[in-house]
Amino acid sequence: MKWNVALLQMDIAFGRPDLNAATVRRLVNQLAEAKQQPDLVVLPELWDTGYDLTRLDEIADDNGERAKTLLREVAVQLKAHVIGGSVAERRDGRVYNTTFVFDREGNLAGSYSKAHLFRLMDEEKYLAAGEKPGLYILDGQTAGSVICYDIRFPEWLRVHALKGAKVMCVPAQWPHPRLDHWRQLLIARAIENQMYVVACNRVGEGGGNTFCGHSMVVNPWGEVIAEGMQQEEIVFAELDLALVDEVRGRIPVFADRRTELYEL
Ligand SMILES: NC(=O)CCC(=O)C(=O)O
Repeated sequence: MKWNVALLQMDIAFGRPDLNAATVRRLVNQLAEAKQQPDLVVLPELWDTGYDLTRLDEIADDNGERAKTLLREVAVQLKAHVIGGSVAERRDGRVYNTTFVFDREGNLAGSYSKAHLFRLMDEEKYLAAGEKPGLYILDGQTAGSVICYDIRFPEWLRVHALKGAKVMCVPAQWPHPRLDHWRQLLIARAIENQMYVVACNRVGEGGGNTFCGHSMVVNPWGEVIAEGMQQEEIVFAELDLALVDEVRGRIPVFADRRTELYEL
């Protein structure tokens, strides 16, 4: 199975869901006219509010309904699976940093709330952490997703790989001066789990940060097969899911794990 992926590397207006929804619609319309139709579309982290966490009372999305409406429309318009970046989802009196995933028919395929909250951007003060992995069956294949800071926790991505993920999507708002960390962590997660890593970062400025862009697609051999610059753009790549099995067959990392040594 081959998937064309498209990463919407966009700027995000601080605390302006209306403007950000318009940006998503504009990029999706651009994508609808592109030569290569995508099978999988990925948005960045907190694409509707940015990190305007002090105004979440006002702007958080109740049960993610605002985002779900837009993301379902995108899936149906493009006939593509949508890994909907993430939004500030108000649920049961708390606010989570949540990814909603829609399949190409517009059905909700699952959701994931960021498990590791990033203190350098005050997430732990305003957000609640998720507790479950993000795993979705799309076209009969298992894809996973985590969010931004989660990539610093190799155990967490390993859990997703062990549960069958062949493609790991990473919506992010990753700022300078840590571009090297971003690139190297994504490549390492792809090599060690022998899976595709499809990471969509934002560009622009907000909350005192300048965001790196450099959305990337890394194949299961650790090769960067697509990478954005630091500007608004749609980053395209083709995934060949058979390569995951081929690489796992070539170096049998999963069969060679010594789990009895890893207990603390
Ligand atoms: N939005 C985030 O989780 C940022 C994570 C980050 O910048 C890092 O260095 O980790």
